[in-house]
Amino acid sequence: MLQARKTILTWSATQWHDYEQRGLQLDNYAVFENAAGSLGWIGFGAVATYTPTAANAFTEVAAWLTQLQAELTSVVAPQDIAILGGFSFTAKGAQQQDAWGALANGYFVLPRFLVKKTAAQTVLIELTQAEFATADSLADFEAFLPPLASENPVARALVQTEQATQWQQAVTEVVQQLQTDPQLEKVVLARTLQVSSQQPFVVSQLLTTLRQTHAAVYHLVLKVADQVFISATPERLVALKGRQLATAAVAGTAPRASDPVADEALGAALLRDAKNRREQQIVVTAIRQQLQNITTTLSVPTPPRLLKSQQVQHLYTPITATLQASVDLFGVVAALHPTPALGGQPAALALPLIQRLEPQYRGLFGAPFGYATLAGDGEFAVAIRSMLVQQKTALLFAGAGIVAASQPAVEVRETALKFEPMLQLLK
Ligand SMILES: C=C(O[C@@H]1C=C(C(=O)O)C=C[C@H]1O)C(=O)O
Repeated sequence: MLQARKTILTWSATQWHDYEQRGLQLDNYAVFENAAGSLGWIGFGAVATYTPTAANAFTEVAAWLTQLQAELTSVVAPQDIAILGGFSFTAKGAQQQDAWGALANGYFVLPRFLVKKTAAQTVLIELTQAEFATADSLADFEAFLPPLASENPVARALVQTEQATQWQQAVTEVVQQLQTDPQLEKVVLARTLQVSSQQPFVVSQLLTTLRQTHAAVYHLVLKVADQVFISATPERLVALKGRQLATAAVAGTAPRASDPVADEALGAALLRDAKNRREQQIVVTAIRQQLQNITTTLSVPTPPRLLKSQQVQHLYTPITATLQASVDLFGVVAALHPTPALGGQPAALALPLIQRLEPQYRGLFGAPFGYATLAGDGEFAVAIRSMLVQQKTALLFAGAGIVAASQPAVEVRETALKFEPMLQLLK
């Protein structure tokens, strides 16, 4: 039996900050805020959690959601109850190091207290498999949260460790393969940057900076015990409302400039650049092919436009479709992930190369991260511009699409730029 009840919230910014800080002391805390800023889900604690096995993850989580639907006995609308979490990018390669602990295969949570923020209102949904403790959800929430801890901002001495030279070597190897194997069109290769501090990172402060400095991108957070995954991705994998599906092909990268004229020139050059256009076209084609099998209408506008976030701009094609009645949200995720924006083309050749050439297992990096409601709607973003924080260490991930015409040194600079959103939070 699963019970739920709903209360409208009117919290001040200070109250929000305090509740988040207290929530982050729980073993489970999760955030999904969409790029438009029009929808937020925040999960405190857990009524239930689900850890997929790598091979069958999408159908397993879909089945778990169906089971939760069956258990629910409540007057709260199923649209107001959601699971939050992320899948893993792939299974771990045999030689890869794995920093992900309990998150390694992905992780989903049905929160004990769930906040849903929309433009219209903010509500607190209390969920329990037992009886409600008191007649008042807010009283239950107060009693559930640990007390406010003192938060001391500290001057940080950070040590950064990266293997840029080894990675450039791996890119060179991939370029050679792309030039000799006519089957292989694109491989997205990622690298890591480890940042160590003398004191533990204060996660509530990282999240405050995330929201202050990164507008127009998703804010994704998943805390499990002492591990926290954080992403400021601009990239949508899928949003589903009823049968209406939206996805996007995002690939090809140029820097931003602070001067608007210079910034526009960089964007215009990106739109004209043959190598980047090819990188992005591969993604458009693959998404179109995958969606053709599971949709009844499909709209793919041409040519691409620009998607700008704080440090970089990308080529971007928003794609909409009507989903077939027999397919659910997780069926779409399974069909699309990994797109050649994060894997490569064909995936069957690119993914083994990624597992062999990247020393660190990607875990949640580049994987689908989002929410799914008990009504079947939901959204998954592609969890790039992301890091795994654990105590005094943060592991940042950044990748770049490699095609036959790629220059390894340029890809090193591009990935350095893609570390910046998370690096900003840590400094
Ligand atoms: C892999 C990343 O980004 C992806 C790769 C891009 C590219 O190769 O140009 C652009 C956007 C993303 O789809 C990343 O940010 O780590």
